Amino acid sequence: MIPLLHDFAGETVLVFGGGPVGARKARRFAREARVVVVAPEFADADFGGAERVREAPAPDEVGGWLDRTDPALVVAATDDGALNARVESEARGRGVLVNRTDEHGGRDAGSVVVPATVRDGDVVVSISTGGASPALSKHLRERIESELADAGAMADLTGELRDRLQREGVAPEKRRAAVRSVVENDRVWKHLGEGASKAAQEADAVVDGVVGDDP
Ligand SMILES: C[C@@]1(CC(=O)O)c2cc3[nH]c(cc4nc(cc5[nH]c(cc(n2)[C@H]1CCC(=O)O)[C@@](C)(CC(=O)O)[C@@H]5CCC(=O)O)C(CC(=O)O)=C4CCC(=O)O)c(CCC(=O)O)c3CC(=O)O
Ligand SMILES: NC(=O)C1=CN([C@@H]2O[C@H](COP(=O)(O)OP(=O)(O)OC[C@H]3O[C@@H](n4cnc5c(N)ncnc54)[C@H](O)[C@@H]3O)[C@@H](O)[C@H]2O)C=CC1
Repeated sequence: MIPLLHDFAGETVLVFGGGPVGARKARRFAREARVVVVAPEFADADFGGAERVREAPAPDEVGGWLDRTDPALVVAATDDGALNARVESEARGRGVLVNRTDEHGGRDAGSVVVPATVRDGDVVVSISTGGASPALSKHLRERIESELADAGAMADLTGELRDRLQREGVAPEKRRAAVRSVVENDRVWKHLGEGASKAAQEADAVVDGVVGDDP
């Protein structure tokens, strides 16, 4: 499996199952997508503002749910293996992405795995163990969380910097060297934690040292 980032803005994600797992997946996708969760009962959990529909579809009703909601991704998170299998086959028949939460191997085209994810602003790191050990993914996620502190602010700062250097017509080689010097600079990182403007000043000094007056 190869990790890719998928933009779910404007898309629908359909979740079957309202237990802790359905709730976790609903929260994950609700930050971008419209999420609909179908289940006969819902755990006392945060569903991220997802729409909840209290029903227990039989296997032959699953296709109708896909047709009515037209999802980009379906999550099979019930405790009924036969229902989850039907969710998978109906999704596959329609070319819709599917996440089976009750399996970890034997994947086919269109199968997606939800990785453990750390975010800081626009920076995102995701961890998967190829389905072998979700507990390890979670543990590693907790370990690297602190590593990402201020990475979002660094992405903002250097994003603006590379736009400015491009506008000013600085040669590509020098742009590359300047941006690399900023992301590797400990003083810039230190100031990011204290406020964006001091960090930007420090970054400007680093850039001047690399680019000089000569474009
Ligand atoms: C294949 C996958 C499919 C998918 O869901 O996409 C899958 C499948 C299964 N998980 C199971 C169990 C657990 N899952 C977790 C936790 C997480 N599981 C997540 C993803 C994935 N889980 C995908 C693979 C990811 C990878 O490649 O590593 C995370 C990372 C993302 C998320 O869900 O948000 C999230 C951590 C989020 C975070 O904290 O950052 C814990 C830990 C806990 O609960 O404390 C346990 C108990 C401990 C254990 O068993 O390891 C079982 C057995 C069920 C049973 O025995 O009945 C199956 C089914 C099977 O393995 O057959
Ligand atoms: N991928 C993952 O991260 C993990 C996956 N699992 C797997 O995910 C499954 C769900 O886990 P939990 O949420 O803890 O289980 P749970 O038993 O708490 O919840 C199951 C949910 O499915 C609903 N349901 C049952 N029949 C349904 C139907 N016909 N249509 C719609 N909803 C229906 C139930 O009402 C309930 O809301 C487990 O069976 C297990 O195999 C378990 C732990 C982690």
